[in-house]
Amino acid sequence: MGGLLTVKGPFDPVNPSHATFDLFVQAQSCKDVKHHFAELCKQLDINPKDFRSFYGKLKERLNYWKAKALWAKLDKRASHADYQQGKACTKNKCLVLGAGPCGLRVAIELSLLGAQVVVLEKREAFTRNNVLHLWPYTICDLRALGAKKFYGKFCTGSLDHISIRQLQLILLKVSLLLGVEVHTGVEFQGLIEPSGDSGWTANLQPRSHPASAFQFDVFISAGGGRFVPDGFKHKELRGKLAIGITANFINRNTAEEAQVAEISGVARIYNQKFFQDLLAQTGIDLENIVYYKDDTHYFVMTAKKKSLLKKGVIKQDYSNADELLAPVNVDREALHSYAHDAAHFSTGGKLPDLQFARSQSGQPDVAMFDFTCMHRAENASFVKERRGKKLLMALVGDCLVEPFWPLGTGIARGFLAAFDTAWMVRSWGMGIPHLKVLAERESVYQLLSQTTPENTSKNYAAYSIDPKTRYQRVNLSAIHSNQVRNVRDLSHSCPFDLSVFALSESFSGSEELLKWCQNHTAGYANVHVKDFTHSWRSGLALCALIHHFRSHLIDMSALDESSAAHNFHLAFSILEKELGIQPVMSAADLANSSEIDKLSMVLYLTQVQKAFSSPAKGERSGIGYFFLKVKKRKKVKTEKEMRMGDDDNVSLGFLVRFCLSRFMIVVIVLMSMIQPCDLCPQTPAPPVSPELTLVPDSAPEPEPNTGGSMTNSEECYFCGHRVYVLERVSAEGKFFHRSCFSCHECGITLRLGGYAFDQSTGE
Ligand SMILES: NC(=O)C1=CN([C@@H]2O[C@H](COP(=O)(O)OP(=O)(O)OC[C@H]3O[C@@H](n4cnc5c(N)ncnc54)[C@H](OP(=O)(O)O)[C@@H]3O)[C@@H](O)[C@H]2O)C=CC1
Repeated sequence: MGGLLTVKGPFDPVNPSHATFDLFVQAQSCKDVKHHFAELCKQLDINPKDFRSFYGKLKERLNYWKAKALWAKLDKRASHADYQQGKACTKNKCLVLGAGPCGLRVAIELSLLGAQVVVLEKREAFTRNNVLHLWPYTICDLRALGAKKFYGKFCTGSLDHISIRQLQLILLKVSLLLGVEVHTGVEFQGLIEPSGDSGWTANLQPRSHPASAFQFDVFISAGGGRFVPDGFKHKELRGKLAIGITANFINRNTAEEAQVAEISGVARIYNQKFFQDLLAQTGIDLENIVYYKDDTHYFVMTAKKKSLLKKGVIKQDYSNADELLAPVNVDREALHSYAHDAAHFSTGGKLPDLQFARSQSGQPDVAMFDFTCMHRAENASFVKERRGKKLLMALVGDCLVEPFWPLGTGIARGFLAAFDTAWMVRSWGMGIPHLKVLAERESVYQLLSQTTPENTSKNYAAYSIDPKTRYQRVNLSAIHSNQVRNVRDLSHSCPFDLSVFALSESFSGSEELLKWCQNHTAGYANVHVKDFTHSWRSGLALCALIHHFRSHLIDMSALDESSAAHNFHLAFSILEKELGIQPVMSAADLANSSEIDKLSMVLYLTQVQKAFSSPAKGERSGIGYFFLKVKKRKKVKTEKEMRMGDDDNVSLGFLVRFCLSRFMIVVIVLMSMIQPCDLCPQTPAPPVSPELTLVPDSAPEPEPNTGGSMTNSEECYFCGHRVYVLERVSAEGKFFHRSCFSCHECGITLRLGGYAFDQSTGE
């Protein structure tokens, strides 16, 4: 218990661990934080790797009033019911990539849930001077973690910003105190799949790093905007050319400097005169500028290309932003002058001696970057499974949604995503089936890009990892389990999963289908078919198609563009009744989903096209029929139609492969051995029924007496809800949702070949 008592002065006995704690709290570099932390652990004789009891022992052994004030804060946070007294995730091991603010923030939450958490950071030092704007809730959140104890100046008065470096230091200290293992100077280079007895591990640089041996079941990437792990795809949102410049000047903290007013965001449209004067006096032409005072004087501005060219900052004009801003095309000296003069002008020349702060590389801390394109991940979560070992993956921070700096969304949305991710890991730790976990995470993710300080809850004190405490209107089941099949990769355990196919295949050759839709919907009011997603949102386009071919079945004048659910319902019912085409998803889901799934839509419209192009009404349709037709057509396909790789196109080639792959399921499944559920070893599967047969849903529909009539196929054998074509799997003549086909004992989703059927109970 405790260290030796030393005497500093006659009335000032100091426990060395108290002094070390003070040094730890005040440390201003990553290296010092780690050094004093290690020292503290040594003095108190606590092993920091003993993450489960580390914080408890620390509290017990460091009987110091300053520390106690911090414990009170951390205890308050830890006592929240969401964490279940730190037992919600005791079985989970989490690897977090990146010790930026978002990586560290999520690591803190995971440790409060009781998980073992390891953070990897390739940088050795925290050197980023840039200053981040904080939304009110983030200030509240950081205060509750003791930010002010670590950084006295934290958001004093009306200040609502902090440098990245200071923020990282605060979060690093909290992380360490809670038992998170943080390794700096180590680069994550990829995941290593389980083999033998080993679970998921990471390929690190340096290779011999001890964290290489860490086996985990949760992997969180918080590696910043440029890092996108396998399994995730980014969408690009392209705006008009926007060139940002950041500049940091030394803050000597003089009284004179303190007097200079910050600029929390001046946009051209709000202060025309300021920008006109700036242009007239300096030749600098900006769209907006922000100035924050923190460890440095930090300026960030959007500059117009023309003025950068005129001032010689950009040497040569290119239409491609990468070429335009390539280092060889930028005159650094001219850039420094440009940033300096803009800072000087916008502060009325009141900052006396503007000298650049130094960046990590020792250069003046000035950067010019292009934010014409913003990236956003298509999905926030992903599940991989290899050799029966599942890995939950998630993105947080800039690698999930790139922020738009003028709005200060970086930390605000970064932390929201960190909390949402922790909530997902909590569900994972509590054994909720993975499709449900993914569906809930993706439901919440839909809201992230729309969040503002105004539309999120104002009850900041009540914020927790539970999304309902933060988002005003959140529907945790906005996305259904069957819509997230494409965010998992169970290829080794479930080689026939449609999702794997959908994920790995780009489809091509759908121009023909699109043209067909356009031709037959042209001229209908409020119908403009341009793609397979947005154009179908209102349901009117589908109704128009029906009307074109069977005008007696639908009254277009009675339809309202805003009643999407009604329009889809009507169209689906007619197409099903008249042409036997089963809907791929429910009308309500389609109307409410923020994004229509292209693959489902193409599959559906292809059937519609076939049916309407058929000579006789009522001719067999559906996938089985379609399979035959496609096979015939395949012979006359041109090379162009077979082309792969154009993401905007879906081809018959794809559909042929799709059908063939589903057909192969029958063959391979019949050949495969019946295996027990991997994750349920304590309950060996009873002998398999010799009558076992698996019916592929892509094969021709079974005859009425074989147990799989059209009517039966519409209801899931297990849950009783409707099964749509794309989610349908069948065995023993029963149709069911893939996700409902779960182990009786442990609830894990079963392989098609990994079950036993009890004829007597029907289970
Ligand atoms: N210039 C600016 O103003 C910047 C601002 N931000 C802001 O910071 C906030 C938080 O961002 P956050 O999402 O946490 O991301 P950050 O960029 O702050 O942190 C990610 C960290 O992960 C490191 N990293 C990347 N790849 C690997 C790897 N393979 N192995 C180990 N470490 C790796 C990065 O190093 P490295 O950076 O060397 O790749 C970086 O230190 C946001 O608000 C964002 O807008 C973030 C970056 C720059």
